[in-house]
Amino acid sequence: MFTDRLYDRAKPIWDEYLEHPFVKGIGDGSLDLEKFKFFMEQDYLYLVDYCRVFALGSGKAQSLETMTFFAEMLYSTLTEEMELHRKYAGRLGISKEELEHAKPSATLLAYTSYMLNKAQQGAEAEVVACVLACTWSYNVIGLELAEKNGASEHEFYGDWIKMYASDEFTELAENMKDLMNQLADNKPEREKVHLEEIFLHTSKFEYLFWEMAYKQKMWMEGPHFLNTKV
Ligand SMILES: Cc1ncc(CN)c(N)n1
Repeated sequence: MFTDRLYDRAKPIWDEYLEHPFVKGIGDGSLDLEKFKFFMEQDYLYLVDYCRVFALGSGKAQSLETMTFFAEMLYSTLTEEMELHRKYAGRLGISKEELEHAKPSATLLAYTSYMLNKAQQGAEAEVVACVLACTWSYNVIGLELAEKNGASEHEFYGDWIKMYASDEFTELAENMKDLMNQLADNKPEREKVHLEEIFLHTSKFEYLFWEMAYKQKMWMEGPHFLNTKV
C-alpha cells in the first residue's frame, strides 16, 4: 500500500518526534508550561490553515464520499481539536483574542504556506498528502504516549494525550490513510513521487514545529530582534 511506502521513507524523521524533548515532556509531564503555551498559540493558528486545506479538499473532491470526508475533517477540527486548544487556553490564562490573534512564527508561516500552496496547486490526492503526516503522526505520538504509565491521567497533559490517542482521532487518521491509498495506488510512479515529496516535506515541518515550540522561537535562528512577537 502507498501509505506503507510513505511510512518507510518518513520513519527516520518520525522516530525523532518521539525522542524530541517537547514530546517526551508531554509524556512524562515535565514540559515547561511556557513552552506549551507558546505551542498552543502557534498550533491554534496552524489549525486555522489546516481547516482551510480541508475546505479546499472538499471543493476539489471528485466524489461525494471524498467531499464528505474533507467536510467531516473540517468540522471535527473546528469543534473537537480546536476546542481542546480553547480549553487549554482557558487553563493557561490566554484570552480568546490572544489565541486568535497570536503572531505567527517563521516555522508556522513556512509550514502553512507550503501546505496551502501545494493544496491549491494540486488535485484531491495532493490535498490529502498535505495533511496526512499531520493527522497520522499526532495519532502515532498520542498512542505511544498513552502507553506510558499514568501519562493519560496526568492532571495537565493527560487531556492532550487522550485527544490524540482517542478512538475518534484514530479513526480519522485511519480514514485519511485509506483515502490516500485509494487515491494514490493506481497513479503513475511520477505522481507517487510527488505525493511522497509532499509527505516528507510536511513530516520535516512537523519536526521543526516541535523544535520551534520547545525553543519558543519566533524566527528560527537569528538575531534577538527577529525573535520578538512583531
Ligand atoms: C503542527 C500540527 N501538526 C498536526 C496536528 C494534528 N492535527 C496539529 N494539531 N498541529
